Order: sequence, then C-alpha cells, then structure tokens
Amino acid sequence: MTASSPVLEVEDLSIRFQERGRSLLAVRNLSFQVARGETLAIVGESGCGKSITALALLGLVPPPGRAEGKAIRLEGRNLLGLGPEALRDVRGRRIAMVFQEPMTTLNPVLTIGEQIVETIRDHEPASRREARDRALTLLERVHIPDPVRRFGEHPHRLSGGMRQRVVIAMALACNPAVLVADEPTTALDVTIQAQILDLIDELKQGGMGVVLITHDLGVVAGHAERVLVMYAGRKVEERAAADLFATPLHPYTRGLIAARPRRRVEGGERPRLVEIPGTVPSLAAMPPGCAFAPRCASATEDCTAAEPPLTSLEDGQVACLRVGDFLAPSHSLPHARLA
Ligand SMILES: Nc1ncnc2c1ncn2[C@@H]1O[C@H](COP(=O)(O)OP(=O)(O)OP(=O)(O)O)[C@@H](O)[C@H]1O
Repeated sequence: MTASSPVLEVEDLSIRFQERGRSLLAVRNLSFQVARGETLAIVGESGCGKSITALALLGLVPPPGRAEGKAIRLEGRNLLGLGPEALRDVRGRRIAMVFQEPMTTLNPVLTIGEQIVETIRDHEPASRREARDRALTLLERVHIPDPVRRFGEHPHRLSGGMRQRVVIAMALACNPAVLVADEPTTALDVTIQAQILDLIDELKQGGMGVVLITHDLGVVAGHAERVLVMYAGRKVEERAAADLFATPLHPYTRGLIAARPRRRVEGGERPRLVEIPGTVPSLAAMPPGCAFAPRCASATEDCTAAEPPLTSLEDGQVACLRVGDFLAPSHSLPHARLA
C-alpha cells in the first residue's frame, strides 16, 4: 500500500442479526473509504445503522450478530475473517474507538494515569516508567491542564469534557491509524463539544483517519471533509461536506439539514426547526422500494416499486430515483452533475 492509499476501506459490508428465527440485515452493502488525515462523518437518525457499523470496524458486532461482505481493510489488511486474537491485537493499536459516554470506557476505581498506563502496556512491551512518561505526554496532547496532578486522580474528579479528553488520550495511546468516534460530544454542553471536535481536528493533522458518527449534522459542519448519510441500514448519499451542505441531493439529507438545530442570529428569531415526518422503519418491517419513500414529499409510485440504485456523481454517490429531476438545470445545483 502507498502513502496515498486510503487508511480504511470498507467494501460491501453487511451486518446480520437473527431475531425470532428471522435473519435481518441492519446494514446492507455499505462501502466507503477514509484517507489519512481525513474525517468521514456518518450521519443519520437513531436506528439507521451508524453505531453497529462503528462496532463492525473494530470487530465488535455482538454475537450472534455477524459482519459479512468483501472487506474492512485497515492499512491494507482485511479485518473481516480475522480471529478474535488477531482482532484484539489490531484494536486499540491500529484502530481505536471513543464512545458517547466517557464513563463507559473509564474505570471509576483506577486513577486516570493507571488507566492510560494499562492501555499502553496491554499493547506494547513498555516498562512502567516508559508507559508513565508516555501517559503524561498523552495528557498534554489532549490539553489536560496540570497533567501530573490529573495523572493521580480518579475519573469522578474530572468534568465530562475532561473525562472525554482522557478517553481520547487512551484511544491515542498506541498511535492508531484510525479513530472511530461514536457521538463523542452528544453528552457534553455546546462549548465543550466544540473544544472536543477541535481537538480531534488537531490530532488528525498527524495523518490519523477519523470516522465521526453523529445524528447531528450541526456537529459535522467544519469538522468533516466528507459525509456519508445512512438511512435504514443503507448509504443514501455520500459527498464532500461542502457540496452536501450547499446542494443536498437526497430528500432525506435535505430533511436532516432542515431539522438541524441552529443558533439564533443576534436580534433575530431562532430559525424554525422542520422535523422529518414519520420514523425510521424497523428492520422487520421494511417498506417496499425506497425505504424513505413513506416519509418523502418527493416520492412517486416508482419509488415504492424498486429500491433505487446508488448512482455515482462527479463528486460522490446518491440513491434516489428522482435525482435526475433534482439535477435538472432549473434546480441550481452547481457542484453536482451525474458522472
Ligand atoms: N445486538 C443487536 N441485536 C439485534 N438488532 C440490533 C442489535 N444492535 C443493533 N441492532 C439493530 O440494528 C439497527 C441499527 O442500530 P444502530 O444502533 O447501529 O443504529 P444507530 O443509527 O447507531 O442508532 P443510535 O444512534 O440510536 O445508536 C437497529 O434496527 C437495531 O435494532
């Protein structure tokens, strides 16, 4: 593999669960790539398959659920089909994950320092002293003030934002090639959210690829180069972030953008939040054709007849039968043209 090849390549990933004797696909035929130093945001409402995709990247789909397909290639190595030992070795060392709630990762009875030292020594033959020095450097890297004092403190002494910084420090302990962050800021207040996202931006300057999972498109703006929109387990649009915000193509993406909470402009009214009507269908009751059709104001009869294929654009992909109409010259969509 070369320096310019993607650090992570997912090819035709499906995730299967068994429920009451039925086999259900929570994720279907998902493909994407992440380059070095790039953030790919995966967005969609609750239940669209974002978290289970994140878990699959780390080989953590809870059994009897199963990830299947062609490849989850990390630095050129296919993780699909690796045994539990080999996966455990890759996890933490080459790919690491940060969850929404830091206390799910932190052990309340160990000090911050002990936990980072343990993480380092789990993966590398470092002496206690070396691991301690590296832990202190990591605390500095994630901008924890007074790291020597914090090293000896327990997690409950820290604020939510500081705890999330510690979790990120642990994720970085072995210099992973890819960081998967699943709603890393949802539990935090708005100012702290921005600081954590800025920190992730800073860390990826070193070449780490980032997969940022969120239901909130507001989080994505300014913090992701590309955006993949999922609906009912499927990719429905993938574009460069700037293009997606300027000219969203899939009606679901447009709905998510309209539903995005926005701040009030000084002196003005808070922009109205437009909810997408209806809810994400359950896996056991997928509607025929396009899964979004029952909630879509643009849907026609054709949309319920067959599932729309994922169409390539010059700058990405979209799965909507009506995309040709949205791309017509009267629709001023300057960046998007069919490839
Ligand atoms: N262990 C499991 N067993 C059966 N089905 C599951 C399991 N985990 C997830 N699913 C199903 O997979 C689908 C996708 O769930 P997932 O949690 O990935 O969605 P999400 O978009 O991340 O939503 P959220 O933001 O609420 O986590 C859902 O329909 C869910 O019911």
